[in-house]
Amino acid sequence: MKITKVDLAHIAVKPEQYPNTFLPEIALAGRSNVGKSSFINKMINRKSLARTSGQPGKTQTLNFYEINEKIHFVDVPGYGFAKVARSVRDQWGKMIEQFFMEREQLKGVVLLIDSRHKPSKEDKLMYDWLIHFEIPVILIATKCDKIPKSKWQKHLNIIKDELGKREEDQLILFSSETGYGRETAWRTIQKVI
Ligand SMILES: Nc1nc2c(ncn2[C@@H]2O[C@H](COP(=O)(O)OP(=O)(O)OP(=O)(O)O)[C@@H](O)[C@H]2O)c(=O)[nH]1
Ligand SMILES: [Mg+2]
Repeated sequence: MKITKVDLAHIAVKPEQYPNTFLPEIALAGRSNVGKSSFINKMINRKSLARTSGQPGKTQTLNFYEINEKIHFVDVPGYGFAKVARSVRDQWGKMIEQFFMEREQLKGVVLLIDSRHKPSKEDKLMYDWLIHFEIPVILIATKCDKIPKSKWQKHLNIIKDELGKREEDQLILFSSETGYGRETAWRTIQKVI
């Protein structure tokens, strides 16, 4: 995928602030710190347009990135980060749920799982929730640069088994460091939109 133009086009916390366009949208989901913002940066070939951080809880709003005037990537806050006050987490949860459930332009969700670890309870809940609401899901196993290649298949199998992955859902190994998986991820996203 050749990237010719990207913009942080909109920031929203409620529906009135969603962009008023018909561009297809792909949202990110996953634990705090799993690499959602880094995934966007790698996909659009920009080092740091989406703000990233070693500290969980960096992304706090719905951030719409417009790519080639064709598609929006929507970055969202992560879940599972205990240091954010409960009330704030609840607000983020509501904001994301509302967007995922009500947004017509939303064509699919990229659910990121850390390739080094077993999916958490929350990862499983998120996966099941997306299936329940019939939202197409693409699974990305992030940070694969941190495990030796000889163990990749084993880690993928663990993720598959733990999630109870459906045959039709893609599971793609990815690294925002090396760009591994980028083309496969783009191909899969283009199929979904
Ligand atoms: N080695 C390696 N590090 C990564 C990769 N992806 C992300 N990171 C690092 O992981 C940390 C978190 O990345 P972010 O992209 O900010 O994570 P996030 O999911 O957006 O986090 P929140 O916004 O807090 O929900 C940063 O220090 C990144 O540099 C990867 O593929 N490989
Ligand atoms: Mg982020």
